[in-house]
Amino acid sequence: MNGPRGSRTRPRRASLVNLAVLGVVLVHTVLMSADKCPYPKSATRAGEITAVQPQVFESIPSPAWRLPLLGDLLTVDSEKPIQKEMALASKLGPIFEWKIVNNRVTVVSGVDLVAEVNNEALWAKSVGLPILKLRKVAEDGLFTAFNSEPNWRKAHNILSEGFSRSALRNYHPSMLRALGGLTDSWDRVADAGETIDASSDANKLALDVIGLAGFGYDFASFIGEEHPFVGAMSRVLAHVNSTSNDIPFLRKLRGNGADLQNEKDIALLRTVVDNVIAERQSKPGEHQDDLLDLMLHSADAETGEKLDPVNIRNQVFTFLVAGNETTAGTLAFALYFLSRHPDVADTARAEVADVTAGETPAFEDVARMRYLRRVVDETLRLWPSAPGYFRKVRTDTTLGGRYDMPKGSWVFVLLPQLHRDPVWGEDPESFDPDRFKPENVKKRPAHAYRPFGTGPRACIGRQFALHEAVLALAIILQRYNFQSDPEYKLDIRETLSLKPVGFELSLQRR
Ligand code: HEM
Repeated sequence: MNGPRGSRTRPRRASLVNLAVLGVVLVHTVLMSADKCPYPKSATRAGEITAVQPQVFESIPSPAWRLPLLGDLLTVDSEKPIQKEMALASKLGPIFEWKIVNNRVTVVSGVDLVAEVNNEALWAKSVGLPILKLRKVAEDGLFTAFNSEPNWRKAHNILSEGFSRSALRNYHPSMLRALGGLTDSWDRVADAGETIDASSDANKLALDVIGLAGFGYDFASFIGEEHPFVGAMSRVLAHVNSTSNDIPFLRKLRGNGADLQNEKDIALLRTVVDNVIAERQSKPGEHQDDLLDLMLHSADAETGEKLDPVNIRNQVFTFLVAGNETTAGTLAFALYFLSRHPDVADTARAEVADVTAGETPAFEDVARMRYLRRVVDETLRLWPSAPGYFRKVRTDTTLGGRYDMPKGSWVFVLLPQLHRDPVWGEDPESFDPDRFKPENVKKRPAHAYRPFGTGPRACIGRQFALHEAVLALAIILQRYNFQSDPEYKLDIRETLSLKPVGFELSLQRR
């Protein structure tokens, strides 16, 4: 009996083995070309801490079914890597490791470990692979710059002024103007009894806000066709995301159509950015208190130097992307939670009425809407639209008292999971803005909540984003009742940032 069964199965096994070997050889061949490695590596340049592969991680938990040579390759989800990592962290705990062929990715999400890697004396920002890929477009812009690049400090010094409270006050009218575009459009939708796509409209609004407030440029996203910048940017980010997480030889098999489209998209983005700068330069006598004026005319107090033209282009692109995607995702998630929690929406609406007495919110009103701000904070807890950041160790150390981290080792901080750490209580999935009442915040460790990153490389646009989000929600709550389809199940798209997809709202004017 054994004979015939054995003779039937042996050839099939042999061909499976051959296939596996072929796969391994292919993967190795493609991975050996350094810039095509699909898994985050920290970049290296002169003066930067040299990135190394951690030596021995035997004690760090890892996914089941690790294969020889390929490691955890089959566990990767290139479409939804963050949600996959959340599922793994739920199973494996506050630290786990992926091993993809020869590359290891250490994912950290427990509050104590995150507090350690946020310690600037020992750790620093790392330019992980997705950020490295974005450098193709943004080069040494603030977000993608290496810590050691002189242009980072120069631009940081010059542009910090653009995010002071007085600068924010100047942006308030531009934010209101952009919101006027949204309400004109939503009025028409409400009158027609139609629905809006929350993520798409949040993106339009955020682009108009950063365009007008930062650069005096009107993308007029709610009028006529979508500005081509939006589609191109979204595809470029999706390309960064997918090429950072998929498997190069499979990508090769799919052909280079996506790469060609990516090149076209990058060219379009550059043209738009150049137009934004050219439009301002065509009016030399005209000064505006915005980011572009700082970029064009201010000098760094430390060095006396101004930004060079190439760096200005990189910064404009950086701000159009960083100032758009993340805030838009946050707004769309907040609308989702408000539509699912009518009691929260009612409380927020009552606060807006109380603070504004039915008028358009003034600049000072925004800081007074404490409950609405807590709605935004809680939204950013559950679905931080920038879902993580990379950290690299400055010197040999031991993480959590257990795991060897030789100098240059790096980790990824997985924010949505940090924001579900046991310190958040028994039901971290529930949406509860009261978690952010001052007395509750005081009870939690500071590093339990980091939606804007950490240290000197944390988000420079934090106050801008929070002001914009609270103002937009206040105006929306003042003007509309809105509902989502009870059948809708939250579906989150990952393109470096997170946003809900297919999420529609019906509106009634109040
Ligand atoms: C809710 C909205 C936002 C979220 C969740 C967010 C989140 C973040 C995070 C986590 C980082 C750190 C990344 C790292 O360590 O690698 C960051 C950096 C940055 N963000 Fe934001 N951001 C938001 C809105 C904005 C806005 C509105 C702007 C500009 C107007 C902006 C500009 C930047 C820039 C330029 C950096 C790089 C800073 C540096 O390295 O010096 N962000 N952001």
